[in-house]
Amino acid sequence: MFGKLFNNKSEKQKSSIKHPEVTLGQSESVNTALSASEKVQVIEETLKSYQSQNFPVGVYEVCSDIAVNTKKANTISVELTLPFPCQGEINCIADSLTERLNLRVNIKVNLNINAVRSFSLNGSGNNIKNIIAIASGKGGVGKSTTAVNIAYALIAEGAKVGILDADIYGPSIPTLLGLKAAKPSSNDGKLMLPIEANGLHAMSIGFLVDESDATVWRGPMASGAFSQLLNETAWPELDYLLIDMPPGTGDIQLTLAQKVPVAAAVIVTTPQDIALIDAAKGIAMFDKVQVPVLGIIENMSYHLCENCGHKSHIFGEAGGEQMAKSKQTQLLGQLPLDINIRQDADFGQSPVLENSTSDLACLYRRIARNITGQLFLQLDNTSPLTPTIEYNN
Ligand SMILES: Nc1ncnc2c1ncn2[C@@H]1O[C@H](COP(=O)(O)OP(=O)(O)OP(=O)(O)O)[C@@H](O)[C@H]1O
Repeated sequence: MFGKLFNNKSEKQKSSIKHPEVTLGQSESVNTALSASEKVQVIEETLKSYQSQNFPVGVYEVCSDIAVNTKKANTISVELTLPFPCQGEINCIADSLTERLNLRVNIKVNLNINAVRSFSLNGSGNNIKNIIAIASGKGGVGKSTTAVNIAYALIAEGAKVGILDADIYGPSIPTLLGLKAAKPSSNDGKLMLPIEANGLHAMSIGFLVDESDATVWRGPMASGAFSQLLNETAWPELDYLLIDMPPGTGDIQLTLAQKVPVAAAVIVTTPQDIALIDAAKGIAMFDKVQVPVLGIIENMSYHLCENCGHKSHIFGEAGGEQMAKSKQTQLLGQLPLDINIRQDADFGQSPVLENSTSDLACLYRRIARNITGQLFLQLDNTSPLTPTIEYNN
């Protein structure tokens, strides 16, 4: 069944895909007329026919394992192994199956995430599978806030995540994590342990030196400090390390994009013309160093009036969407200008931590899935859509 979908892969890659196995439990009587095997068939067909931005060829085609347990009356438990975090989206499929079959369907996603790019870092850098740069051409568009919320959203979707603050001159990650006074320790006197905040592993120059000390550093010193942070941190096993890039597209940004084995980049912008011009420069910078851009996040896209629900496009409308089209990249999502996002950021909180199923959390979680889904679809050699890619280092 995989033949037609994997026809752009080598035989070796094809054979590394495990054929899904459907393990059936005892068939029990349940409160519908369907037999257990008919229910399993409905589940299988739904997983095959479901399509979305991240599952353009269905869920079934990218599963490496499926196990269905029908032993319990009134509940079917399904376990899937998928190549990118997507529990939130799969929960929606489970809800629609629950309605259709008239009994509870739970689907648990196990992750088998690949590194899309091979690289070697010092220390425990090799524990990191994929490094994703979160960048913006212009400062103040909400890049750091978005990066932190996406990191928490990825954790809510089931991934192991770290964040590295590359803004040596103006580190904001310690504030956004509510850990301004935290200081990293070391077990071996060589590598620093990252600071952990609600399951997120973080490192920032802000944990090590006073802000006023770092602001006087010159370019090479700043990029040297960044390399040290990346290489001399005892990173635990991470599926994704997000790098909060410094704003702009100057020499420092270019050096970072070149020096760090970044798998891909994401551009954060507001819909305002001035931010979009700089976002285009950001895309051009990553093109120059052959780092694929997965897409654009439009932050502060609109404001919803709390009283009447009117949507106003304070910074202009659909600029990010048009830019994504003109640059032939994806619009990964749109986020509102929302007082809760600002307040949470100021207090080291996140809408995703407060309530992982709130409207705001769902927006961040959808963007997180889109980022990692696109990373898989565009760059993972086991994906049915990825052409063979080569990095020229
Ligand atoms: N969607 C949003 N709604 C409301 N406020 C937001 C939103 N996104 C970010 N902010 C606020 O905007 C300000 C700038 O955000 P942030 O520091 O994340 O921007 P930045 O692009 O990383 O800036 P710089 O690159 O200059 O450090 C902060 O006060 C933050 O709380």
